[in-house]
Amino acid sequence: MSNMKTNFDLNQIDRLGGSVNVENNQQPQSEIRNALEVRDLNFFYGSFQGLKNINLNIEEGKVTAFIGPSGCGKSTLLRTLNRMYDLYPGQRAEGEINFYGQNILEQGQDLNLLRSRIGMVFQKPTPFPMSIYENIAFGVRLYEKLSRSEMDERVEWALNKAALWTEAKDKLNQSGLSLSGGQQQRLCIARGVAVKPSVILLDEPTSALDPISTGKIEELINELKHEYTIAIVTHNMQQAARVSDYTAYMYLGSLIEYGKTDEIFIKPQRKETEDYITGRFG
Ligand SMILES: Nc1ncnc2c1ncn2[C@@H]1O[C@H](COP(=O)(O)OP(=O)(O)OP(=O)(O)O)[C@@H](O)[C@H]1O
Repeated sequence: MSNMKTNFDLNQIDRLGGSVNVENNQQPQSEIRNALEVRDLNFFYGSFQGLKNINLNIEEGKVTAFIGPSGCGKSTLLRTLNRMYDLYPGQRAEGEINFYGQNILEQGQDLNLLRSRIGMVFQKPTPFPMSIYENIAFGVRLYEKLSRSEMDERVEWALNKAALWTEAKDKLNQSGLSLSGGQQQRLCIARGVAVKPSVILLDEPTSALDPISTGKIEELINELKHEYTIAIVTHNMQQAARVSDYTAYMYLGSLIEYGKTDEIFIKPQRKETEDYITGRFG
């Protein structure tokens, strides 16, 4: 334990193409690069084991979907990826989650900084009870000192990234809560993007939304993946097939099958996956 490397500089890990300090990375630069590498991950809610020996890589600049029946551990896995679980007593993870080669499960991390590098958007839109502008500026101020005009630019940039600028530009001072559910979710995505993370975790981001808002968020995911690495939990298999490059099928806390989305949906290797995909199970 005492020789473990701690307090690595998360600030050094930028967006796509900006990874540094990858001395452990065995892959040649021209090949696939992983933003996250999960190794022998076990997770416990008290004495209940929610994740069992998970191993998977999350490729940089791609969308990875976690699917599986209710209670299989999809959200638990997502919440380990930026240590969101640390907010709750009695929950613990064992193993390694390497973020560009740095194990984020080690002691001594700056968890606020980690969560700014690996942002998260929840199932229910959760705007802060403040203006649309402040919803975005608030998080940015925690990490950067920007002038008013720079902040104005950042807010516009983030709202543009989340495809919300046109709808929000004339009411930046209105409460974020005055937006529709779909707009609120895009505001939450804008808020996440505004601090320029490397990875965005989406936990069933459209389950509370109507089909039109869902379509907009799916388009947005397709846009954002050019600049960010995305992991998404979804109940909706069609959605996983539409938006993701890789799919992980989970069951009872285990990763049953993981691969390219086309292969998982067209030619799964495991019978359990096939049964789930074809609706014979779950
Ligand atoms: N706070 C908690 N305390 C104890 N057990 C929990 C807690 N949260 C989740 N679990 C258990 O961990 C397992 C995995 O839950 P998780 O929420 O990750 O599943 P999921 O696949 O995301 O499910 P769903 O699709 O229903 O959201 C379940 O058995 C669940 O009951």
